[in-house]
Amino acid sequence: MNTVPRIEASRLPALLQAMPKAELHMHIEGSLEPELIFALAQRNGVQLAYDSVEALRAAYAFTDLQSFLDIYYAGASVLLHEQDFYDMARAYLDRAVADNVVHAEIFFDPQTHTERGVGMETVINGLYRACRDAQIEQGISASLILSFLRHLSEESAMQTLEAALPLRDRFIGVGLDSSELGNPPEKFARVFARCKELGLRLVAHAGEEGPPAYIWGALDTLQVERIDHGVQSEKDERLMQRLVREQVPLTVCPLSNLKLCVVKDLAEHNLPRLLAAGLKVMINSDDPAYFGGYVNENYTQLFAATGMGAPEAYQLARNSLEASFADDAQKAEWIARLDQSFEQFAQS
Ligand SMILES: Nc1ncnc2[nH]cnc12
Ligand SMILES: [Zn+2]
Repeated sequence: MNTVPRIEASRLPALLQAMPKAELHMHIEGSLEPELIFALAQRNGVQLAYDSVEALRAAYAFTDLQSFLDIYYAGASVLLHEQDFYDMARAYLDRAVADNVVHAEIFFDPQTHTERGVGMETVINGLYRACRDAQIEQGISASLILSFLRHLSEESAMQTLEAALPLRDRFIGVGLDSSELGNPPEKFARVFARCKELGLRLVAHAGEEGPPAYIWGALDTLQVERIDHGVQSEKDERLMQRLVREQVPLTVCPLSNLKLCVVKDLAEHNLPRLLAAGLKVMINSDDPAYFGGYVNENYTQLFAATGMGAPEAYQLARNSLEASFADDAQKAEWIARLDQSFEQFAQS
């Protein structure tokens, strides 16, 4: 699209909702709503530390990444059977369809479950079946990315990879998440090298709370193709120039940054500046059940707070589709649909 049509500010929320988009950074365990946590706890006879949905929700007052992760791992303890993983992923995919997400690349954290004695095949098969059924029944495309927990050892990551390899055709790549500070990318150099040899797609969380050096490390040592978060890149001008030159996608998560106190106020979020500087950024929900909204809520709240308009909306949606690991023909089809949605909006 050469010129994005002018669209009145009052119609922006409807445009943000209607435009087709990809979501490339969300953790499926972070989509567990308190209601589903309680329903699964009851179904599986798991005792929770909170006695009601309201009490659990009230505990979602985070001061930093670690304060969130402690509650997030506790919430995931209700997942025991293949059907639990299936139900969780179908619930997310339903919400994604409602937000006009045409393609989702979904992180899952196998170590959170295998450490509790849940089988790798239980996790992957439940999630995979949900993705396949959602594709058939709702037309959404969805793929899985296995994410290593960086607070655990590289040996544990390597064992996790080996345990997942019999199901290699059910996930497209690997990522790196959990506590960032003190766990630099270099800790996982060997396991990422092995994943690259295996032809897996590579991404890593970097520069969420951690310094620009972690983004350099993810690019140079781990050889990742996308950076998850990356909002700290602004502290390093030379890194910014590289990210622009190489068009490295940054999967930014505004409400996550707000709730984990990475930014004080959405109005101060640096995504508009990163976008204007030519970085390939887009908007994602990270852990929507914990941070106050799914992907469209992230778009709507950030646009309301920063005054971005239709041209930025188009670029962000387009970046999300282009930065996905889908094939080029599929991406071209989605981008044509995106163009059409803007044209229809301008005419109506
Ligand atoms: N925002 C985040 N950062 C690191 N690890 C995570 N796991 C789930 N959400 C995460
Ligand atoms: Zn994340």
